[in-house]
Amino acid sequence: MNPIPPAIWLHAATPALSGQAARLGQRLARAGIALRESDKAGPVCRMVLMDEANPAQLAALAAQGEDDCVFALLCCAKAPSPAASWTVLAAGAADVLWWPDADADPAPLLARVQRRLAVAQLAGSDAVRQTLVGRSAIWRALIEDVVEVAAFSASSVLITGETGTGKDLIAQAIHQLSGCGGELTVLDCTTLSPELAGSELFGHERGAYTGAVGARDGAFAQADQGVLFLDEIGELPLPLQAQLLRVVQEHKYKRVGGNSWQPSRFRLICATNRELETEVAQGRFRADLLYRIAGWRCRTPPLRERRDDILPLAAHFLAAHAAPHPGCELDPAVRDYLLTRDYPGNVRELRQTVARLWHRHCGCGPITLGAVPPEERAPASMAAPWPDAAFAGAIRHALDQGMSLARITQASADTAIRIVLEQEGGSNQRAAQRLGVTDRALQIRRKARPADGPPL
Ligand SMILES: Nc1ncnc2c1ncn2[C@@H]1O[C@H](COP(=O)(O)OP(=O)(O)OP(=O)(O)O)[C@@H](O)[C@H]1O
Repeated sequence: MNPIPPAIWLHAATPALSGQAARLGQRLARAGIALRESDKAGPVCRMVLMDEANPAQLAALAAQGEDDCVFALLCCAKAPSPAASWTVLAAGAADVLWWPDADADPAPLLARVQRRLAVAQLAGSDAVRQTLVGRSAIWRALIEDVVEVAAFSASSVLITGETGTGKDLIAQAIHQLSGCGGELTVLDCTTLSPELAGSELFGHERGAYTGAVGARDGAFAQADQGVLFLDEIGELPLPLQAQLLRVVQEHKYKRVGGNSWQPSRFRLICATNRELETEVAQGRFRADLLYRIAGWRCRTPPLRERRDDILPLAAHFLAAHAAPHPGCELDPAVRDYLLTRDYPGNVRELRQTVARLWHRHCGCGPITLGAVPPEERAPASMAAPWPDAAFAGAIRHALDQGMSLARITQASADTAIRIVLEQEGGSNQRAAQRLGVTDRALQIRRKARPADGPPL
């Protein structure tokens, strides 16, 4: 990796803090770190000096934008309370540091900046962007997390998510980014039969059972010095789960029919589309195994939570088909069709949809609506019209009550926000994605509610 160029942008949340910001700038310069003169070019770490978590200073923090990493430096004599730190974090800070003295040693700050910029550089590299396609905020946040855990830790990783959301791709990326030099060994737990599972996992000695004419390595031996990916771990029968406990924790195992412990230095990645907590509660998955495999967890979002990625993904899949005909495009009506249809099979379904369009398309020029197979045309065209009679009735009722247009507009937006937040389990990020606004815009809107209004 290339050395990370200094890329720090300092901002004082209030004019009273500009002196402190200048002193910190000088301190950073003495440590060999030049500040960015412009905050526009390339990834940058923003540092916002604040002295209070009040709405004006939180807004100054939020205004730094959402594409870069923002550190909040709380320049106050007394350490901020945990509640204040959480509030600042919720306003969009990547971290909150107490910074009582502008002349303090900037080493802790610089370590964080170096890490964030290294992560941003890797996440923005061609290798990552061309494999893990997506530009939505929720996808970019996931990729940054994946890069950080893959390249800067040796933790086991549990990837959960619906079918076709990219769990397999993420596992491959973690292997590549981990730089371990060893192989990626993939074992699909749905294919393990109870009779042969021991041998598949641990290998066997010669003569261990009828038919074992020679000794054989299993997955844990093959994954030594590399990465072991246990796909569909939620399908593993309980007796096999028990057999994994020791090897996952102590990194040593016995071959079937063998007596000696064999070491294996592997990094473990597991994936499942099951909710493992529910499986544990229902007695189908061992809690002790769950805690061992979930050193770090990530969730690949379904395509409906990242609709901004539909067209970039479609272009990516089309480019793979249309390589001999570069520049092949989708007609606007086809783009609209792709944007409005449902994808229960997620990205895999989108990929197959694009393949079908490509196969039905002929000649030069853009792919047009005729390429949509007849049996797939209904969903977009049959979408219920909106606004409908029920909506008009609700508006009529509000007008009858003497509500102003401003009040009706605000109530409609607040209702939409409340419903989406409820559906998304309170996740601001996912709600913002569905509403088509930025995370920060939604946070600010939620905070700006009058004290006497219902909470959002
Ligand atoms: N972000 C992405 N960029 C490019 N291709 C993607 C992306 N996400 C998924 N895909 C493609 O979608 C298909 C399904 O992805 P993948 O096999 O990784 O999903 P999965 O979550 O492991 O599915 P399952 O649970 O069914 O095994 C693959 O062809 C993969 O290349």
